[in-house]
Amino acid sequence: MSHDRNAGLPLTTDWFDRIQINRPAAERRAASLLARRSVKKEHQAAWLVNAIRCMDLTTLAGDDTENRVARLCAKARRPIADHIAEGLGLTEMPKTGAVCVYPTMVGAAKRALSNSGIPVASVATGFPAGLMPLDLRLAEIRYAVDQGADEIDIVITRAHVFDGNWQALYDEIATMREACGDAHMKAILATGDLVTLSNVYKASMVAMQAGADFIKTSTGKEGVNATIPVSLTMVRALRDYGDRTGVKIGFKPAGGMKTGKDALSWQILMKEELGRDWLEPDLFRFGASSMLGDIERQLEHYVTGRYAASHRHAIA
Ligand SMILES: O=C[C@H](O)COP(=O)(O)O
Repeated sequence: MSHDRNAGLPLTTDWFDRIQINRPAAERRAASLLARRSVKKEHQAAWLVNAIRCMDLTTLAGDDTENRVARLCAKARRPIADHIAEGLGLTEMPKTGAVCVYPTMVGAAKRALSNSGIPVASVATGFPAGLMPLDLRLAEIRYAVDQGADEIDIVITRAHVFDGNWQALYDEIATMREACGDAHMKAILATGDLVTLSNVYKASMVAMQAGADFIKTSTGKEGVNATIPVSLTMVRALRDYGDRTGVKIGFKPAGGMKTGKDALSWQILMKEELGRDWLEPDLFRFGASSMLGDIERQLEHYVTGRYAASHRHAIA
């Protein structure tokens, strides 16, 4: 990631404690945003390629192995078949934004991605629930960084949000940020657990004040993962933080996004709400384990006029 880190600032609750977000209004705004702004057909392929550049290609499963991670990394280096890249007239093969894995897989990912320029992101802090003693969560961050992780995706203690204990949430995230050292930190809010959009806004603001470089919706393991209304709420918090501080924070929707259509919807949201800077991998990432397959399918269709059998795009 090229832009400056977020240094954070002291906890400032009056930036958010009177905020009320109305869910029906957020849902209406989300729907109208997507209805009005369809992407022109001739531009769709370029937007889909851009989604690949902004993707944290992810595997976070109990049956992950070093072999699976190595295969995923090969896909990150060469996300689409040569004939598709050629058919699109690309002068070079696009790469994914990062590969995202569990801490014990960071070493394997680093080896498989050597000399590729693709960063390795590791989840940490007792992902996905985060219900471990703080010293163990911090030790997990240090382990992942020591293994070579370039980016750390932390999870927050949801109970601090339910209790409105913003100081505890701030302290936890600020300590995690310190443990990350030079690794960029993404703060996963697990929005599907947070009940209200007002909580989502407040937790977003606390995470940014505590020094998160990115705010991220979900682990992929909650009952509800990335949605457009939740993303809109987080992106508004991010914009408000930028207006007050001049600092640009990244956004990562994650979990449950599977299609090229999802890839377009979220990019429309970013462009309309924040502008083109948030269509670059230093400020925008998709967290997705299975979206690349459909994107490759759509691009193949764009190039050849037909869909390949789905087994040809089996990985990711
Ligand atoms: O951060 C990434 C998510 O865990 C991926 O979720 P997904 O498997 O639903 O795409």
